[in-house]
Amino acid sequence: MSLRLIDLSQEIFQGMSVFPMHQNTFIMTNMTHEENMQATGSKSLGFSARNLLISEHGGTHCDGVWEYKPSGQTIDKMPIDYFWGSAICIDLSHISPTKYIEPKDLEEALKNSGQTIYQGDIVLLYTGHYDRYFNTDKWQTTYSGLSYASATWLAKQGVVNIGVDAPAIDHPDDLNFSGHLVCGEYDITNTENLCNLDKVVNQRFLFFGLPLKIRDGSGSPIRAVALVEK
Ligand SMILES: N[C@@H](CC(=O)c1ccccc1NC=O)C(=O)O
Repeated sequence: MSLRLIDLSQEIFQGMSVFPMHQNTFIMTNMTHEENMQATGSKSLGFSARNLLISEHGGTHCDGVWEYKPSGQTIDKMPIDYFWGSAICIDLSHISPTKYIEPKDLEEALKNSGQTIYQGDIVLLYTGHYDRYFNTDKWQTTYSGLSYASATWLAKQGVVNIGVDAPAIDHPDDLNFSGHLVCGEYDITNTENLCNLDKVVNQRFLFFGLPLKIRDGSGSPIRAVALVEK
């Protein structure tokens, strides 16, 4: 079997767009090659590395339930199987950012995909937001999101990780943060700031978006990929 990786991750760099109220990303040089050679006295080789100051929710990342529910599990304690496994991506790109994603939209998108949701699946929502608004002033403000009913619909199908190509699974107007609220009710995870979902839409594939093993972490940046048959 011939396999191919599709990168679903955004780049990490100083100046990257970050969800409101989270830490902005700063990247500092710890030591240059020259400084290190001077420090060790080596005439042949020195190492250079940088220091990252980044939010646990910077760029493409997954959330531990503890982030928004103090009794929930932190990212290091959540089942690792929630972060990789069999996944599908469904097409919701026709839904206006002024609207919520509703259960009927999920049902229709699932039917159109020709796929089925199984217990333990990861479901990625292709909203088209990354393609339309990444690198614009609408990126952090103008996207669709799950209603309480549609998030519950996914959780009830046994979905363990809801991914999206937008800054959040919630609608930006939704002060109940319904997507997260439901993830907290079912103790499941969510993955935000994905990209390239157009390349996997309507397919079943293996998804990997493993968090760093951050002790007591509220979440973690990930390298999200889809493993597909060529
Ligand atoms: N996407 C956000 C989480 C988020 O949007 C959120 C989660 C729970 C309760 C409120 C939230 N948003 C706050 O503006 C994050 O990655 O931290």
